[in-house]
Amino acid sequence: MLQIKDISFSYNVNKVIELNSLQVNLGKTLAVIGESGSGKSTLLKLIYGQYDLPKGEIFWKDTQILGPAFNLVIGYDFMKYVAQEFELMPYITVQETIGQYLSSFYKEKKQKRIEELLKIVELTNFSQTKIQFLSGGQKQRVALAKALAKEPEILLLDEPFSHIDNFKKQSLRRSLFSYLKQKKITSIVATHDKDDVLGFADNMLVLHKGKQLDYNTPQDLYHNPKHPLIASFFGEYNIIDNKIVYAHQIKVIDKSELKAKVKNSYFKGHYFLIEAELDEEKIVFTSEYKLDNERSVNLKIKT
Ligand SMILES: Nc1ncnc2c1ncn2[C@@H]1O[C@H](COP(=O)(O)OP(=O)(O)OP(=O)(O)O)[C@@H](O)[C@H]1O
Repeated sequence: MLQIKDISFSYNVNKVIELNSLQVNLGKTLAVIGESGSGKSTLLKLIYGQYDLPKGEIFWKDTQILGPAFNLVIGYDFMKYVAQEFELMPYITVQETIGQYLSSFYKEKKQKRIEELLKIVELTNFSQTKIQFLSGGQKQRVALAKALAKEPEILLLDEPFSHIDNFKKQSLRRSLFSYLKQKKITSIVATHDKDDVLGFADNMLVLHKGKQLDYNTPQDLYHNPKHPLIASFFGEYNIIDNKIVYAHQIKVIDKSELKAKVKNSYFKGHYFLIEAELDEEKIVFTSEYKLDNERSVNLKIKT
């Protein structure tokens, strides 16, 4: 398992990461969420061994992860890291890139492995294309396949689908995470996107200014968000009587004491997001139908 014990780290004067303890068991997926600048990437880099830790320890199984002061080459064979800015050589093909670190001794085995990886990232038709001719999203998929090539024990992913269009994202997510589960590869995913978490992550670490704001399963954090930051990750929400209420937890009914005036309706696909005024405060809720502006509605909160 991955174990983080009492670490703290800063680039200059300000502390960027301060975590007491964190554990990720074998084969599990941990999602790290938090606002921009909360320290998600820095945490991944510390786990990778990119920086020396002034305080605390990180272990993968029995191996202590050490930084550049102790290692001439950053990183360990059992761990791969796909950064936000992935660097690929432009003049070689997708196939050559993915196979870069695979042994050429057993040619057939190598080819089979490359084909398997191309299938996972849905790039089979691009195997002979040079990297320079790929889109940003396609390059990101090549970087993922390259990181998986030698089957790491632990995979660190920083916004792994950020360059990939929605059309591809859904199926790619499913095929990547089911591959990781099947191979029992432990993964840590830094993300802004709830769809990277729901249905895939076993646990979630919420970072705020480098510290743990919460840690739990996605289900628990979704149903009991203790902080607006957590609710905002999952969707539109209101604070009513000091409680967090998601937009979908408010419904229009025939009669109630809770009366609001509709200000705007936004088409969201299978529902409308309605902006309204309740006691001179703005609230948001969902409705199956578009509601006319200035219409008065009776609301019920279903928590
Ligand atoms: N190389 C660096 N030198 C100095 N400060 C840095 C460096 N990298 C990051 N920081 C600072 O550390 C803090 C955490 O940055 P980090 O990139 O870890 O956040 P993040 O949560 O991953 O953000 P994002 O979601 O925008 O990627 C930020 O205040 C950032 O400005």
